[in-house]
Amino acid sequence: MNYNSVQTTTAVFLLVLISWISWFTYNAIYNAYLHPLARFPGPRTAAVTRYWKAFVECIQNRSFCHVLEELHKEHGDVLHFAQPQAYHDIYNNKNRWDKEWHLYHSFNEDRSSFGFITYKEAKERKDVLNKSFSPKAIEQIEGIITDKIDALSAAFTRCAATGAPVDLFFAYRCLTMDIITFLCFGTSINAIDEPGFRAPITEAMEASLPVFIGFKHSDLYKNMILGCPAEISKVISPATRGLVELQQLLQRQIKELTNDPKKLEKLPHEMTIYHRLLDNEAYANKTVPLPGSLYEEAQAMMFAGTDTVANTLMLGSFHLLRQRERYDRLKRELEGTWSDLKNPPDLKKLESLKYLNAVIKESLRLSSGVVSGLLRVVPSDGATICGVPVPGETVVSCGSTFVHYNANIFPEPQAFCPERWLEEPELDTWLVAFSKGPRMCLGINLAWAELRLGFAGFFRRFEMRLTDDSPDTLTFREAFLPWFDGPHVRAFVKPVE
Ligand code: HEM
Repeated sequence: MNYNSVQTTTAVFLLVLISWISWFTYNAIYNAYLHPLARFPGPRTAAVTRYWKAFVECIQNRSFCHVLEELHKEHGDVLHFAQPQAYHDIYNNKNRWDKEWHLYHSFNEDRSSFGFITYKEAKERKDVLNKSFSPKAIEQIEGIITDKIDALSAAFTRCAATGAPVDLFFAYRCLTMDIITFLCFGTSINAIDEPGFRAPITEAMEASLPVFIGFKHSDLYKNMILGCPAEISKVISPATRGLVELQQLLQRQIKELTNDPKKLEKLPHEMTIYHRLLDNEAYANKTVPLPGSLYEEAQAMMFAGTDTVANTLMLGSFHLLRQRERYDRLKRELEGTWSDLKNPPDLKKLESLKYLNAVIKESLRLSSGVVSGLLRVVPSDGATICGVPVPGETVVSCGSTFVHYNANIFPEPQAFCPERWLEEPELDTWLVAFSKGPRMCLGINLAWAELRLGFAGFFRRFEMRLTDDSPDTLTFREAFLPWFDGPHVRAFVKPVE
């Protein structure tokens, strides 16, 4: 390189640097003082750059929903909204607000019912899938759920015979994984049969939860991990090996089915998501989505339908086992309906059990489903949330924990108290674990069926006692879903005579 070209390169570099600094400074001043949102209270750094959130989550390693609690105390209730009414103002059937791109793009499921940003795209996909998740459809697959619950009960009985405690955290994850994979994909993973319920796939999902926190803030990081070939990924990240293997299996399955749709007939039942997704007639434009989109849908189902239900079962069991009176009350109600152990009641019957349903609601409240704020973009003509006018294009949310742990609605919010749902039926309005509005959970009927059959099955068939090394409280780190990274809930189980 001669002297002149070095000079030119240095000049270009300096010019780019100065332009970038000027651009950054202009934006920082504009965002902090001149932007329509500048009048809203909050940390100035948060107004200047969205990397402030990345700093809090990735460098300080803090749970954002817990940081928000502190910020609300200092700055008041907006722009993440802490007042429960905001939940209904944001997530309701009239609003067709987009999901926020950075958050939802981080899951790598952009072309799925969960990942579509716009209401229109999501509605088209959900219209196709709704038929598989309607109350009638769930009634038809009750047998699939009970088979898996029976399999886990058999595994509990085997543990009891050896005197080994059951790791309820892993056991329930294996159950929900087996249900979702068999139901949605017609694939038997048999996670339940893995020794100690340490199925590679559920352990891998656990390991991958915190990784998504980083993905949200850096596309580059996400593409580096997810973009590399599966075989290399398995070597450089052994913890997520099971997940990559399941992804490969689903990809192979989708390829086979799209190449030869007749193979659908070979699946063990007709309720897989592919039966709907590969049916031209199910679409307004009579066109089946691309294989990549089918794969993303499958992955969304797997993540949406496993930890959520398992956390609810785990959290409910944890509290019931620590509160003997409530444990006994549930048992008494179950024995009243289910006297002969060999003759279990069906879902319809379980729907009428008041205490069982109250236990489930309380478990949903405390586990809260998704604990991150479900970010939405206010449409261009603006909106009013909790009486506050909010300009168009603003990103807003109200996390479910701000509703579920609100002491005015749920006195002593940290206490597990199923009775509150029996005493005040109007509390149902404030159960938002499945969210509300057009982007609410697609799997709500399936989840309720798993929870009713699961709580009833395990608490009727077994006497359970927590091990001494089980935690005293359950704390989580926000990773979209709650990430329970402390000691696991474990219990000794004994089959009822
Ligand atoms: C206790 C169990 C469950 C809870 C608490 C729960 C909670 C939620 C929540 C809060 C959302 C909204 C997410 C958002 O707005 O970004 C959601 C969406 C979704 N859930 Fe669930 N879920 C559960 C079980 C399931 C199951 C079993 C499935 C079945 C596969 C499922 C499938 C989905 C799908 C596909 C969406 C995306 C809907 C959309 O964006 O329009 N969920 N769920």
